[in-house]
Amino acid sequence: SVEMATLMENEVFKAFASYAAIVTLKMMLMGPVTVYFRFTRGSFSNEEDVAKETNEEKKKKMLRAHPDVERAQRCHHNDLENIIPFFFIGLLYALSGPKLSIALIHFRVFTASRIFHSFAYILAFPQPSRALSYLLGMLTTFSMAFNLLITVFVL
Ligand SMILES: N[C@@H](CCC(=O)N[C@@H](CS)C(=O)NCC(=O)O)C(=O)O
Repeated sequence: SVEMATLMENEVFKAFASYAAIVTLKMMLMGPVTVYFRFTRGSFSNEEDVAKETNEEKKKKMLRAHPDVERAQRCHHNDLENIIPFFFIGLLYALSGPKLSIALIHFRVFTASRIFHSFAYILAFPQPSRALSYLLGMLTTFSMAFNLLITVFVL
């Protein structure tokens, strides 16, 4: 539509769309990462997933949880807790008319911190690396929320 095309001519909105797509795809990638660990570690969670295995003893082992699979799931879960809020706050912030340079700092810092967080989680970097990347992402979203609210606050 004309409105959508006009919005996509807005530099801040284009930047938001770009970084939002990157972090959403990064989050979606945690699914395939979990599948990779399921197959390489031989750890499944449903009876039908191991139906081909005829040896009952092996079947039982394949239905046991594996720490690497659970780690990938926690990483995916943490992305949901942080990237969904970034999407909603970031969208509203982008529409509130911020300066492009300031908006870009927010989008880039958030994206970099979440990419780092995934590496820190999956590869088990020593703490506080993961905690700090989580905190930085969180602060970025809070800063966008604060800027949004001081611009558009109506109760
Ligand atoms: N739901 C999170 C809330 C706090 C949080 O997100 N902490 C960061 C930095 S320590 C984290 O990576 N938590 C690990 C996780 O969510 O599995 C938790 O249970 O830890």
